Amino acid sequence: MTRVIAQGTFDILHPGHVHYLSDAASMGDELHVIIARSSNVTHKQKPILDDRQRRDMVAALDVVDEAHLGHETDIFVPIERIDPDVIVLGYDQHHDEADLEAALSDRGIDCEVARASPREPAYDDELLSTGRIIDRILERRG
Ligand SMILES: Cc1cc2nc3c(=O)[nH]c(=O)nc-3n(C[C@H](O)[C@H](O)[C@H](O)COP(=O)(O)O)c2cc1C
Ligand SMILES: Nc1ncnc2c1ncn2[C@@H]1O[C@H](COP(=O)(O)OP(=O)(O)OP(=O)(O)O)[C@@H](O)[C@H]1O
Repeated sequence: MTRVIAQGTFDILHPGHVHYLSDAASMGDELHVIIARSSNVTHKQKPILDDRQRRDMVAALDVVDEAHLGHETDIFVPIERIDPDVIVLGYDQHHDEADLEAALSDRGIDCEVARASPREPAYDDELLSTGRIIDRILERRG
């Protein structure tokens, strides 16, 4: 049984998220997803949707076995609890694979780090970014 972790904000789901999670799921038998706490989203604007709502929507996807709210202060706590074989980073996530592997190994966690592929639009105007969906809402309804 191979356990895989994916993680992210997942604010307003779109096909890019489904692609990432399907790609991660294909790397093992059981997919666990860690949902970033709003308090820890500091590299971009805060999510629109509450932590629990983002977790519940991700948990409802077929490819996901379990969705977990992230820890408030220590990202390694959920990882230690889930005990994964692979952590899959999103194609554009700023985390460095080697740095993460070193930090995991310092904490005594033995697991690989892999990178998911991007999804390209399947048709004109398919929106594959939460930021772009929000821009569209503001443009059309703002
Ligand atoms: C392996 C890993 C575990 C993480 N665990 C948590 C966590 O427990 N709590 C949390 O708030 N953020 C956690 N994060 C951080 C968020 O997921 C991070 O902000 C993420 O890079 C957001 O990416 P996005 O902009 O692609 O959504 C974790 C990140 C990584 C790489
Ligand atoms: N088009 C896409 N193809 C593959 N993966 C994607 C795509 N869009 C988002 N993801 C992945 O989904 C995860 C969560 O992404 P996130 O919640 O930051 O959504 P986003 O649409 O990229 O947000 P924003 O537009 O605010 O940057 C990340 O790992 C990201 O790499």
